[in-house]
Amino acid sequence: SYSKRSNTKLPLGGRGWPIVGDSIRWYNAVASSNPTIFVQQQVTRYGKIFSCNIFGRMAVVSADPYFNRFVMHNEGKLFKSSYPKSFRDLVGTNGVITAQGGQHRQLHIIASNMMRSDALKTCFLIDIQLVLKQTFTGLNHSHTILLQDVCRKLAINLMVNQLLGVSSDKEVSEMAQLFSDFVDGCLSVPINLHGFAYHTAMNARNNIIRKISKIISYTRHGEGTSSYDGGLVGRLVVEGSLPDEAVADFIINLLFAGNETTAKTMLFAIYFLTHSPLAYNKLLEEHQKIRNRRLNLSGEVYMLTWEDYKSMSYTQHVIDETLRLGGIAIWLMREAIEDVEYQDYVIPKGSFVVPFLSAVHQDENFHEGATTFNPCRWMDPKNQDKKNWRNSPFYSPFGGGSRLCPGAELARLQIALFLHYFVMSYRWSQVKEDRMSFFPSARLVNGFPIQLSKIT
Ligand code: HEM
Repeated sequence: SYSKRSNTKLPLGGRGWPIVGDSIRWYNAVASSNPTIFVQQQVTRYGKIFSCNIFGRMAVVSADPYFNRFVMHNEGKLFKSSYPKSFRDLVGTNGVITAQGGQHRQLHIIASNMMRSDALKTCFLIDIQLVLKQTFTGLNHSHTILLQDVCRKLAINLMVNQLLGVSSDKEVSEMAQLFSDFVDGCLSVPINLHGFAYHTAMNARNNIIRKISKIISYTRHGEGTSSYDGGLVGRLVVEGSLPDEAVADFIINLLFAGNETTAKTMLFAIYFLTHSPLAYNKLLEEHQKIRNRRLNLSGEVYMLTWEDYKSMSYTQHVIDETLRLGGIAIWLMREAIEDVEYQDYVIPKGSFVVPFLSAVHQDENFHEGATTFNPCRWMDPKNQDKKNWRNSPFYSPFGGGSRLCPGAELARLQIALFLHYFVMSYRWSQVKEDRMSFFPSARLVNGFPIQLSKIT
């Protein structure tokens, strides 16, 4: 092993195989349906905080809720977020994800303000529904569809609409293609040569920046046209919270952080519901009630209100349970800024530190019947403290501390509205077996082929 606790106090761990270390075992675990397996094995052997060797780096991985919280809450002091250079080049160095220190704090506050709940009520609630309705209208329900692709397209359309305020069809599909190329590149091998996804993504990045500059200049010169209302970019410019040259990176960061996460949570929610008729029926019942009430008040073509959203309590449990079990951000990536002492460990400066959130979410000691999809657990009085995803050490799908996801409330709103319109519009049946994988990002390996039938 790496160390004996009495000598260096490094968390215990194995070196893995020569040269590649534990990278292959790590890869096999994240590519499997159960990425926590590798972690659980190491935990049994070495304890909840253990060391290993991944990607050629000394890593400290943690399935310990308190250590995870310690790492998240000491962001910028003892730890900093750590991404490969290729990724930083792609998402930009002036965005909230890669920024550090004072610059990070400023960007994080702007992002949080942009997505506060009063903004959700006034700016996002109706727009999200318009995009949902439009995307569903285009669905072909005579053939099998891949729900994974639908959710992805939906999430991209939502982003184009909300970040850029673009509304003309041509413009939306052009931007959607650029966004899609960009997101693919973020999850690919970083080879910047023609024909590789990373290269295509770099080009997409440059084109997105050009578009954003155009929107900035429209907004600046008061040339709002029918095809732009400026979206978040417009609001940033009007409020003057950021210099123009920082707006593009800011937006591209939101795009990366918010796209796959939301799309995959929507997809996984439907996946889990498909396999859990009990939960599906309860969810359906909640949405039927809301819809009936809305129909009585507003007639056939209705829009859900903030009160409707606030009444979706079971839906919120479904979202929490989906995030617990299908955790999209399964781990965080940090680096120790200095030698860090924690209990009787010392984590050497420069170590890669990985709070493995989903290992905690799937730990039987904290979540009874941890492998079962059971939204009702969130109603249990003894789980009330865990429901607090901003602070609970046992349930933190949106991270915590100064990098707590600023888009969490927006994501929850989007997912809840998606579930409403999906379950109220369609019945579906799964056409082919499928399973989760978490590499290169969370997904269902067969794309979740389903047959839809419209509810009339
Ligand atoms: C279900 C959907 C989502 C999940 C599970 C999720 C999860 C997370 C997590 C775990 C972090 C912390 C990363 C870290 O500490 O290293 C994070 C950060 C972030 N998220 Fe989300 N997110 C979601 C949706 C969104 C959406 C819709 C947006 C915006 C449109 C967004 C924007 C961000 C940004 C900008 C950060 C970086 C914050 C910072 O570093 O200060 N996220 N998200």
